Amino acid sequence: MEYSLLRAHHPYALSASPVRRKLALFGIMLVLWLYVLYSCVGSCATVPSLRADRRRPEDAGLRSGIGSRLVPQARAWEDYDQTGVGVFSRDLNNVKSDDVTDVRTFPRNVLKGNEAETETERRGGDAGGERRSPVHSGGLSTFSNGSGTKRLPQAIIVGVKKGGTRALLEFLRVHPDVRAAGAEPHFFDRFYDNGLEWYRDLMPKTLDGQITMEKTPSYFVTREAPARIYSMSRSTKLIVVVRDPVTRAISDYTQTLSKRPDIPSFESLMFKNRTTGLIDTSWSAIQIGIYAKHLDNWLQFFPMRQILFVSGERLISDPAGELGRVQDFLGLKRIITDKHFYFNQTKGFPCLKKAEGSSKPHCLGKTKGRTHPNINPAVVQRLRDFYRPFNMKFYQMTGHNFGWD
Ligand SMILES: Nc1ncnc2c1ncn2[C@@H]1O[C@H](COP(=O)(O)OS(=O)(=O)O)[C@@H](OP(=O)(O)O)[C@H]1O
Repeated sequence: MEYSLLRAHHPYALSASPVRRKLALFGIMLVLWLYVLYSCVGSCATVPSLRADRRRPEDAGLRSGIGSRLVPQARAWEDYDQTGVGVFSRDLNNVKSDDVTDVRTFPRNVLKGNEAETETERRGGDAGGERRSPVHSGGLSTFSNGSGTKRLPQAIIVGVKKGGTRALLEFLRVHPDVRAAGAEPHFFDRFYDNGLEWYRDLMPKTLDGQITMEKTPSYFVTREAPARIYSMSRSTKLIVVVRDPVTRAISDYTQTLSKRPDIPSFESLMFKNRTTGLIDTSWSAIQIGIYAKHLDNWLQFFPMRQILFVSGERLISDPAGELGRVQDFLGLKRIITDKHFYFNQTKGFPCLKKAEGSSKPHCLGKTKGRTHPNINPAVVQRLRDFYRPFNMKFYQMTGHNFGWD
């Protein structure tokens, strides 16, 4: 016992002791641990800049520093309806589009048989379920594994609901330099708090030179969307498929009717007061079609040259022509031409001779191109009269007459 104590206190004896070895090991581990901690802080510091501000997403990057100087503040839209109403939307449809708008909220078996025309669905991939943030899957901001890299979209189809947005995206993805998220991400209207890394993770992988795209038609009428997209990238290209607002409203109503057959008639929803003919602009089916008002919101952030308006009508009558314009706008080689389309008599719409990644002809599903209910012509005329001044304003703003009047 005495001997061992003596050994322990002798410096040379100590150097050879297991205690000393353990101390040395502990020291090395401490240094390593501090190093790892230091590196992590360095990496993590880059994450907030890639993610949206979760506290006040609508303010992210816009109210301070350079952001506040660069970003113009949104102006209020001048009175645009007969009543001054229109700020709040009586949203029978919940402004949802027909596509699988939020696959994350549906179990996969519910999607089966539905028109789950998403890339991931067709390929049997997993578009649903709780998405893990790439930060937690160890990726931080790098996503380059396998073939390509997940990137934030450089171009977004922001609207309009029932305009023909699915047709445009399906046609565009035939282009070898376009890759698109299948389902509607709804990031800039519903899931903004999830952050940009979450959004990026929804995107397909792209190779250098390929364009990443998505479509969510409700962005066009979401007040915060322009500022949020601007804060992601001020060079984002925006595409809006517009359609005669009267037909669009009826199409919107038809969609709701197909899901809830017990809703009141179009006429009774459209009028605030049937006798005076006052139109209820708080009904989302009506409000979405006041394009000039929504566009004004986008123009507070993006110049007109960064927004392309696609005619929903021409997308049906001359898909190759419209696709030519879109390819030019996106800086793509004109690869999609009239050779890619045929008119399907049964469907009554143009279809693809070969869908992307397939050798088979492809038409859009049965929720696209529904038969609309008959609406009293006098009611339709009243709606036409209502939209006319807004259409004129829209033609003036875009420098293009869409021929709806
Ligand atoms: N090629 C082709 N095939 C089928 N349908 C076509 C096509 N091109 C445009 N359309 C029109 O697209 C309308 C649906 O628009 P969206 O895809 O934007 O709807 S949604 O907002 O995503 O629900 C849909 O509206 P409805 O006819 O009222 O159903 C179609 O008229």
